[in-house]
Amino acid sequence: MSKDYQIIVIGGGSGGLTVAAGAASFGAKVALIERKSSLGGDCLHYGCMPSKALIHGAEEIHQVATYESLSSKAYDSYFSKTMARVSEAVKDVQHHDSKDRFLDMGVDIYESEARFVDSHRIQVGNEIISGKRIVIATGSSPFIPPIDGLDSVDFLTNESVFSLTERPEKLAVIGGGVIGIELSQALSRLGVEVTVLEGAPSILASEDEEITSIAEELLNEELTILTNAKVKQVEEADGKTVLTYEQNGNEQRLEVDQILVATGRKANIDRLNLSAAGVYVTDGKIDVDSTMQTSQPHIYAVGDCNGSMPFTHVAGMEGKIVVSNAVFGLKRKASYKKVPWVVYSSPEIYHLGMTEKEARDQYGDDLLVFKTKLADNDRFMAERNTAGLVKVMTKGNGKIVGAHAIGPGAGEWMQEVGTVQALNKKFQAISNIIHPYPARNNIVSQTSDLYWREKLFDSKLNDAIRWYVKKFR
Ligand SMILES: NC(=O)c1ccc[n+]([C@@H]2O[C@H](COP(=O)([O-])OP(=O)(O)OC[C@H]3O[C@@H](n4cnc5c(N)ncnc54)[C@H](O)[C@@H]3O)[C@@H](O)[C@H]2O)c1
Repeated sequence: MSKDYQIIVIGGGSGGLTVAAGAASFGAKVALIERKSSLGGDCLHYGCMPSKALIHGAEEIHQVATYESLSSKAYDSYFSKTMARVSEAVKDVQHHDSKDRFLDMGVDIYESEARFVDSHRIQVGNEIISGKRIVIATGSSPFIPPIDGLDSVDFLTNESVFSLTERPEKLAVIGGGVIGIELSQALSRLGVEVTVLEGAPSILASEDEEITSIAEELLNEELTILTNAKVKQVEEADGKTVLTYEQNGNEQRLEVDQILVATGRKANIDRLNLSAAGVYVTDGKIDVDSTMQTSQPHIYAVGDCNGSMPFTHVAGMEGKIVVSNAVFGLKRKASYKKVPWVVYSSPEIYHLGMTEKEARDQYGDDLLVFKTKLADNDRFMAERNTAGLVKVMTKGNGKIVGAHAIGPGAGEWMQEVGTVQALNKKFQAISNIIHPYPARNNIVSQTSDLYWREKLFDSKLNDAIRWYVKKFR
């Protein structure tokens, strides 16, 4: 006899936990299946949390190193202390996602690999459980590219890098995307000599080009970044790892102590037996519509396994939508237009909506672009942090279509633009909000003032104001 549930959630990461907690809070009978011994998924164990702990620790060492040069012995010690702090941070945050918390909510937890028997029944260990609705939230793992020899050397990924206890002297990072760049900079600040090999013409390919070029210039001061560098082969020789890569038609070699592979993600769906459930997959990701329904109306998929946007905050947003749809039978839809993200490099990069290129292609002459350099803002001048830029793009009427920034803490203060957009307000509204001086978000208000200036310069409003001033002078 199979045990029956109203909702079965497969995967105890950010998306799955949002669904399990939400559904249980409304009194649904919920089963949560997780193959690992602890909940929390990639974000807690190998992603957002350890990387932020590492980045913060590395930033502190970097500050010290700007005042006095550090010996390699000092770096060894800072490296192992920072790594110990990273694992303490993960343990602390883990309390939020503890099994006890979910058991207290009334959720049944199965510590096992899930495998569909048919569209309602799932094998977990020796048991079969059945669900009226099923939510797949199995996340993603590092995609390992088919590079000759890579499978015969020991390499790191985001799943193993946080377990390092000793400082490698030289590290090659394959991939200059978000993971590659965040980790490269942090490790370099902890005394590792890092070379990033990126196959594309630039790093951080999803970012606005102007922002990327500022980032590349700044990061080049701390790392060696090789673009158009395609890694062809990896081998071990005399205890070292040797990479052969091709750059601009030339074959080159690089000898390092270790390699970190950060070349994208692949959805964790191989072992689910999705075909038995009649769930369709395209390009290795589960097909969903905007209500998160798969090809089977009672089966939903949230988070990285559906290939929408690989962010914890997106998995959370999709999870909440699934609670409404699976528990209450609603048809709420996900929208990705207003999803911001941040690259936690130093300085941080904020991204909302279209890049300038995308916006120009879509809106042509109706596009307005407002920019303020950090060098033109008092606070950043005072802090001697003037390398950076804020860029906000609107349609002629002020409707925000994209916002990008690079600067210290940009991930926090730029979200003001995201909030205004989410509230369906126009960019010029920010000018009317009083900002405490000299908070860093004054630069957002300063950029919003440009909208009014632009309108004054080229509109009848300007003539009207001149007429008024003349009359009452
Ligand atoms: N701060 C954040 O929000 C955050 C942090 C980490 C990860 N993530 C998400 O996780 C996902 C995965 O990140 P990622 O950095 O692994 O992937 P990515 O797709 O962002 O970057 C991978 C990079 O590797 C390059 N590459 C692939 N094969 C190569 C090869 N053989 N040689 C050289 N370069 C090669 C690609 O050109 C690409 O630039 C991203 O989509 C990202 O959005 C987000």
